[in-house]
Amino acid sequence: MPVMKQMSRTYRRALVTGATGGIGGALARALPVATDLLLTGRNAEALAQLVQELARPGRRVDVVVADLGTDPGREAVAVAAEAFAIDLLICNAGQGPFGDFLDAEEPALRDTVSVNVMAPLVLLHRLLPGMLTRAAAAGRRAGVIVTSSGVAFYPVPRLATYAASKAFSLSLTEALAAELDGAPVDLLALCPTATKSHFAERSGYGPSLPGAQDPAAVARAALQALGRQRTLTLGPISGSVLTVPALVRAGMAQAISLLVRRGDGARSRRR
Ligand SMILES: NC(=O)C1=CN([C@@H]2O[C@H](COP(=O)(O)OP(=O)(O)OC[C@H]3O[C@@H](n4cnc5c(N)ncnc54)[C@H](OP(=O)(O)O)[C@@H]3O)[C@@H](O)[C@H]2O)C=CC1
Ligand SMILES: N[C@@H](C=O)C(=O)O
Repeated sequence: MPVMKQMSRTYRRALVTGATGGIGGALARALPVATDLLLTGRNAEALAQLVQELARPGRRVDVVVADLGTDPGREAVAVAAEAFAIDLLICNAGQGPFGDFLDAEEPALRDTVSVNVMAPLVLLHRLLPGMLTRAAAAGRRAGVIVTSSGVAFYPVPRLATYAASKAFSLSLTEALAAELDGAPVDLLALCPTATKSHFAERSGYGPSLPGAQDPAAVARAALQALGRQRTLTLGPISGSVLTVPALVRAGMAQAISLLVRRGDGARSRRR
């Protein structure tokens, strides 16, 4: 795996959720050795293997075995990440059942929302304040990558709950990027389409997704895009088709943010 050379900046300590999966593992492997890692997932054995693979002299590689679908799991990861003093937050864990909505077991749908919606929401709300404070004090910039999906841009029958959850994470990340414009943080909504990982099998779709791309390429592109753009769409089709709506959405977020700030100013002058 070539070491990342084109990142727009280096980070000292990164939290990677979903590190035991295809894209999360690729992100952890693509980060420079200078970046300490806090890796999380439910699979303790896979986390231990990652520590073996990624530990280097002078590099901290810690793990948190936690279920991000539960409040205690999200709390454990947030507390560990704050103690680790992260400056790069990669909200990547995700899951979702493939199939007709009415045939799905309700707990599986609840898990999808808990992991894909509640976990990024809680981790961003809990960890960004400390990240911003530390970045400002150090004269550096923090970074956030939220792994959404190409399907965040359109509804997907038979992946209805999953795609809706990805629309949430895309919209939240785009809005936060505009809201935090001027703050010492860069945010990236990562929107790949089919990528080689365990996702297809776990979702019940099948052994793999048609035309699935290399997770290492997704990881390298994401780390290269962070700090240079706010949304990255990746994939044989989405790479071009979704680029335009992604730019339109980011522009709308920025324009709305400016209008709201101007409205705030007018309201405060009237008080
Ligand atoms: N593969 C694809 O085609 C695409 C994937 N994505 C997104 O990429 C991200 C990574 O998925 P990908 O690598 O493909 O899939 P994998 O199934 O390979 O990895 C999923 C990761 O999420 C973690 N995870 C799932 N549920 C939980 C949970 N309840 N608590 C803690 N961790 C959990 C898994 O950890 P563990 O098993 O250890 O619990 C694993 O590390 C996801 O957000 C997915 O939605 C987006 C577009 C395309
Ligand atoms: N995980 C994939 C399902 O199709 C995707 O998000 O594209």
